[in-house]
Amino acid sequence: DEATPVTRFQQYLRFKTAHPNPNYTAPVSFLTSIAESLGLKAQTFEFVAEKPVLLLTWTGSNPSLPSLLLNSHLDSVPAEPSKWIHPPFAAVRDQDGKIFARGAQDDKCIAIQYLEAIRNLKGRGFVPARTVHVSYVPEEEIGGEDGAQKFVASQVFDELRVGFVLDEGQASVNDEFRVFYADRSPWKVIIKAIGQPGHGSRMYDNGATENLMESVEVISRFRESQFDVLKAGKAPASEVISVNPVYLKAGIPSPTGFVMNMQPSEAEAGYDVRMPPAADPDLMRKRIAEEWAPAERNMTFEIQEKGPIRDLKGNPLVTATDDSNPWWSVFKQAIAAAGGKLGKPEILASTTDARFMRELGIPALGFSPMTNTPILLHDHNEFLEESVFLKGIGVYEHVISSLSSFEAVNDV
Ligand SMILES: CSCC[C@H](NC=O)C(=O)O
Ligand SMILES: [Zn+2]
Ligand SMILES: [Zn+2]
Repeated sequence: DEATPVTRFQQYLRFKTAHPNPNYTAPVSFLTSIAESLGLKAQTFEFVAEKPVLLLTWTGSNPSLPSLLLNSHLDSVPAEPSKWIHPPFAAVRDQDGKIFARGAQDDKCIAIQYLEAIRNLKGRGFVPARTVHVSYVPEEEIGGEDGAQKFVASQVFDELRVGFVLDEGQASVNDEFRVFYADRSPWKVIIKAIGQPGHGSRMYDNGATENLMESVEVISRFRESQFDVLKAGKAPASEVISVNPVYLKAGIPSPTGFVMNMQPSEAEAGYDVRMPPAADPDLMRKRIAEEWAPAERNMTFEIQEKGPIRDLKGNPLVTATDDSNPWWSVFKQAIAAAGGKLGKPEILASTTDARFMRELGIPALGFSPMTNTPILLHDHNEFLEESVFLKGIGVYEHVISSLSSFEAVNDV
């Protein structure tokens, strides 16, 4: 059987790239061999051992122009096979043309679409003016510290002189493509209580679990206040501060569960907090210290702020989506030329590697060309319809040819 864009997509989907043990070697060699067959230069870097970054290069006719970078990540979140209708790494194509796999939307589709678009452009004899780079990075799903963050900090990256980045976006449930100009910043917030231990029958103040529960209530009220803004339709989900409890830890373990007649001396809770670019981080830190984990209630806290929240000039990590950004105008026109409708630019509710490029002041948009598709990233039964996948290739042909050939931007 002859390989096609869809069979190459399926092959790529079959690599077991799920955390906590993603296989990076096999997909990197697979992509490298496709790249070489297309005449692209392929280089692999290990900024961290065994966490390769694959960089493909299509040299432009005027390589002095700032380059275009098309990024995607190699890794995937885990999947629970028993809860899927098809095995998550089999890439089964059903009778309707739906291709089921962990990573089908997030984000192995774009990884292959970039290459298929380049294949088609090359087939038509198109030559880009600026150099086009395609990067495949590890570790995005766990925060990118050993992936994009190291890549972007490297001399290799500096020498690419990247002018503009496209990275992953999210599926659209209607016929408008979605585009993202910022991400929310992820904070992991851990609050801990200590308190008087004692017999389970005694009523006293300041027990650890009691202290923690009071904070849990305070946090829930803040969560409600943010959720109410959404529910009232006053802001989209990605523009409020999200707060979600992700674990609770308390109690004294026993062989049959927990000791029931002892009040523990320690208790803790973990929260996933996402900060939109307009939120004030100092205010949030103060709220956590004074209201969520007050020392008077024997509470301590830990905030792990993951990744940058401001660029090198101190500005929020936001890419302009107006005429001040020539890349934006060209991108927008390319979508129209591809026959697509573009929705209002959005902030992404979650987090991608684009923030590391934005930190350097490089404009970066999140874009995955999937319309009329349910949002299934990180969900069971993640799939992408073959027709949507194929249409996306055509969209990228327009996007890559336009962004790589306009010459208005010539200094980085
Ligand atoms: C702590 S950074 C984690 C990055 C991750 N990215 C995709 O889901 C996310 O949770 O948004
Ligand atoms: Zn992703
Ligand atoms: Zn993801």
